[in-house]
Amino acid sequence: MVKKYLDKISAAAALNKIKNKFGSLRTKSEVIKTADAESRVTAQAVYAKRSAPDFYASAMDGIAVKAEKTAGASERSPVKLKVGSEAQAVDTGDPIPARFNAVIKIEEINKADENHYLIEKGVPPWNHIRSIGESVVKGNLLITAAHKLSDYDLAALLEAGVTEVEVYKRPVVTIIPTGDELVTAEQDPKQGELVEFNSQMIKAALRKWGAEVNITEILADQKELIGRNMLEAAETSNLVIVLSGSSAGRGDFTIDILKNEGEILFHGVNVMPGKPLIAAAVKGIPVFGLPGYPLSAWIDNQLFIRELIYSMQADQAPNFEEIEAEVKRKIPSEIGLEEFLRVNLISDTKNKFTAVPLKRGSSAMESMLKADGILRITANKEGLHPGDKAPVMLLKDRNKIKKDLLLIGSHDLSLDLIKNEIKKRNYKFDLKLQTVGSMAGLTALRRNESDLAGAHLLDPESGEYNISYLKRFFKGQKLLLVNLVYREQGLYLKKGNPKNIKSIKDLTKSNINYINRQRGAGTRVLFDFLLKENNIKAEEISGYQKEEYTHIAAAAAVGRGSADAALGIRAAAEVMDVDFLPLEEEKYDLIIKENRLDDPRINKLIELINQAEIKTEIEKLGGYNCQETGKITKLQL
Ligand SMILES: Nc1nc2c(c(=O)[nH]1)N[C@H]1C(S)=C(S)[C@@H](COP(=O)(O)OP(=O)(O)OC[C@H]3O[C@@H](n4cnc5c(N)ncnc54)[C@H](O)[C@@H]3O)O[C@H]1N2
Ligand code: MOO
Repeated sequence: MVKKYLDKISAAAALNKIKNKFGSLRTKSEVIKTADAESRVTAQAVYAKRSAPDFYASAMDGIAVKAEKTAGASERSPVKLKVGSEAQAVDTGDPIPARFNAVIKIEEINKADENHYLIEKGVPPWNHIRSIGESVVKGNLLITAAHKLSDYDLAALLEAGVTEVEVYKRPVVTIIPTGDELVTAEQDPKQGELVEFNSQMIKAALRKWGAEVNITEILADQKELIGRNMLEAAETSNLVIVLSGSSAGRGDFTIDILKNEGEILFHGVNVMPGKPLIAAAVKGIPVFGLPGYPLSAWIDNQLFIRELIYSMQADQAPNFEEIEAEVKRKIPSEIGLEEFLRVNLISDTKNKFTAVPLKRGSSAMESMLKADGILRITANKEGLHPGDKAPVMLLKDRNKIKKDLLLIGSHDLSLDLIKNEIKKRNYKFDLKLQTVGSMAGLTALRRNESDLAGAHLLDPESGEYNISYLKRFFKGQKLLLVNLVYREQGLYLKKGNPKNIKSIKDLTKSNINYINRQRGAGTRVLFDFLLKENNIKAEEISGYQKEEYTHIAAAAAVGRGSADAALGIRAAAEVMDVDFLPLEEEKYDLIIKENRLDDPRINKLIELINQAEIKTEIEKLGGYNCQETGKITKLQL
């Protein structure tokens, strides 16, 4: 019989179990200075201890008078008031002497002489006088219990004489990172070691939600050691998180420990990433076992721990900001699993959002950095089809997302440089990059998933770049082709070229391992062209089937010795410090639909790449020629 991996329950059921068990837990209260209480939650109602102001105060700079004395005053027959007995200079906030009951602004009075003011307009009683308790009134309920204190709450409390408040303590959370393979970020990971960073990610989130967080040392995968630390943490914390080892592998002890020491609420949820979550109660304290993969841990923390951190402080977690977005391609998903996919978003002129999926995988951090949101595919769906809509949890401001430009296409280092310049210059938009290869870029542009594409596709027949592909992809349409760069393509070789590779032909030698680029990448197309030109068959190249997705990754593979050669641009060879054997100069273009020419962001981008300063910076990367950078060709296909 096949061993069942996990006994998973739905996200909603999991959240219910957590709420039922721990929803009424509160931290103890403490009395702290009001001045330090911003964003803390009150444990008791707060009443004003004094009124403010507690005297009649002038609301303006001017003179205090008795209103009745000014009755009937006009320009023609001004009233004359004697300084001292009938009028007295006051500034804003000054107490009003008891004999007066109104203030006249300084700009509304004249002086008749040293001892007299001239009043040309009568004022009613209490004119420009702040009454007693105008701001806060002694004895009034200012703030209820279970209220999160804002900046102006603090101001009102201090004004009302409340210098200390009773608030819920911040929940203390202890995070226990575990794993034999883990080292701290400051250490240099050796072969087989990985950097431990989940604890810091989870800590940062918990602190934002109001918790105080301790992280223990990284513990080895030893049952007794982890068990002891977990029990100790349960004594001193309001919540404990054991990092990784939540699954059911050989070194995964969390479940056994929690079974022995407490009560398991569930092990496994129908969400991906995040399946192997454990929730348990140890001595009445919630203990979670989070999965090791960072994005799994991130999702579980957001979905299942966040609300608890808020409720422990008698507070409510704010709603996630969600929008609905359309997808324009098929996205497979396993039925019975609620899937969370990182996506970029673009919005059209009608403000409708399109979601474009980024790389999947629970440990792909860079795709998280690029994401605008997390698309949710509910458990009852076997994926999405073009035209389907799905909810997207936003990671950025909705209005910001609407302004950004999304480029999908081939990777080039000059794009990173341009993206960075746009940010540094504080333009009103960001340039978002999805580097998936030239062909995938054209497909995305055709589906209206992007604002522009980037491609360097050689037509082996004509020797021309991009045009013949565009004719195929965009027949009958009008496009703009904007040259980005010409760049050198060549072979990445180990430093010193120990295998003495001098040409494409040398790649067929039996001791040479090549690493290719993914299907649809312009560099792959160029490689196939070079093979054909040299009468070499793909089967003759050992490693032809192995793929990397970017120039940098290909150069890195050669650098660390997992391949002897790879084709790519010179700039990446310089970044990864490998040798470079130049073979070709190729053209990299940006492709934009013609109707976007009046889009100010597109214009700004073209204007930017036309600047001499930018061209110089690009050429400094090595292997670039910017002679035609920014040149626009209009195409009717
Ligand atoms: N036979 C099966 N194996 C696995 C399945 C499955 O369905 N069948 N599911 C996979 C899924 S999904 C997940 S998620 C992981 C969760 O496993 P663990 O919680 O036991 O985590 P580890 O195996 O210890 O680590 C996974 C991975 O993450 C790295 N890691 C761990 N802790 C940290 C940390 N604190 N900071 C950064 N990175 C961390 C760790 O080094 C591993 O590379 O199980 C799959 N297995
Ligand atoms: O559940 Mo795992 O968390 O899919 O990556």
